[in-house]
Amino acid sequence: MGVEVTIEGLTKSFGRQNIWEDLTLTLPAGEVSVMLGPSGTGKTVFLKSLVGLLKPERGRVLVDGVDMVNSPTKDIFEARKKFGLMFQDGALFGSMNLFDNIAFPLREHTKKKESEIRDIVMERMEIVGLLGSEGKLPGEISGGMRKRAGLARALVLDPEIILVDEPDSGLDPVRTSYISQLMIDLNAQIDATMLIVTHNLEIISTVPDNMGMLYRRRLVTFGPRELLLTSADPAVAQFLSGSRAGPIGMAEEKDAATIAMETRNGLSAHTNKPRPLVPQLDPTPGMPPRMAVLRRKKRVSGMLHTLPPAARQAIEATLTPSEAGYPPGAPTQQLPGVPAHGPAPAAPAAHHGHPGHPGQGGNPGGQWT
Ligand SMILES: Nc1ncnc2c1ncn2[C@@H]1O[C@H](COP(=O)(O)OP(=O)(O)OP(=O)(O)O)[C@@H](O)[C@H]1O
Repeated sequence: MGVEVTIEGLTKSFGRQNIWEDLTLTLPAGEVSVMLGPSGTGKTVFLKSLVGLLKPERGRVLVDGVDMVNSPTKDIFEARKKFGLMFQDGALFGSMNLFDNIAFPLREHTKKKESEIRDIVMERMEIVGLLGSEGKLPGEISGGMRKRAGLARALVLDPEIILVDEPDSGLDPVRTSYISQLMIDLNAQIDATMLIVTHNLEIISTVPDNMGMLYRRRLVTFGPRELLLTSADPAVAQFLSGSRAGPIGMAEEKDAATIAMETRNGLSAHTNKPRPLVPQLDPTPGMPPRMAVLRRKKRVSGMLHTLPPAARQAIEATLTPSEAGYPPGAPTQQLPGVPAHGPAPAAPAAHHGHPGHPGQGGNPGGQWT
């Protein structure tokens, strides 16, 4: 099973440009998480920081006891072997055929015999549906095939954590559906911890167990998928409805005068309604069941009372009363400073990073939205 990844107080700048600060969240072991955010909010920088390819100035990323930010280089290098990375374009070597591209990490990092390498490569190519294309060059195949080849290469070292950067970029809606299904099937087969960066609304609504969003150099929130999918936060609601109305502008956040003018012209963020929740994808028939689903049910049922009513109801609808641990509709726990029918409470600071706790965003306002 995959390992959990605990991120504490992570802050990254390039020179005077602060990309994000104080990111605190935990990727639950073996579950699929998605990180959203408008273009340029530093999602790729975040992925690279998790694996130690970029060095944040502050904070920690803990993977099996190794801090991927502050540990000695040799420890980071060793821990990096737990990760499989799939970058946007597959990052394949143009002069190597797919077999050699996918075999590359095995030849580079292990002493396996060629016969063993062949078995592993062919098995991973089968998982991503590329059997028969071993001899093709990256330039001879479609963008979707290149992505799947990049994914196969990310899988050859049996990663416990898989980071995937925009698996849908450049793909048509049909191929995106296949990629969505592939992510779920992959999780069912290898039970790895997965983090996907995407803007794609289909992937967002059908794939992840958990979701977070980066915006204005902060983590708006991170928690069960239902928390974001039902969120009334203006930036989250705008992003998930793909609307022009709201605080997110073309190149940057809008100022108050622009929002007021848009509202006068009928472009109001109040029209951004949460999209109807659709069921999460199941593994393809014949695949093993996804153990993450069972683990997550247990985890989220323990945090239901801390969630806003809409998120809680959406989760309850997927649980039996005994799984929920109390009758549906029981009152949300009221904590100091939180209105009875308002947003559910933020995480106590002491719980930073606990996988069973929803309070893993920067959530500077101190409330779930
Ligand atoms: N090595 C680097 N040196 C300097 N600035 C960088 C570097 N890498 C990224 N940046 C800057 O960090 C910011 C965030 O980039 P990043 O690619 O992480 O955004 P993103 O959220 O993944 O965007 P998109 O959704 O468009 O892919 C950008 O302004 C980018 O120019």
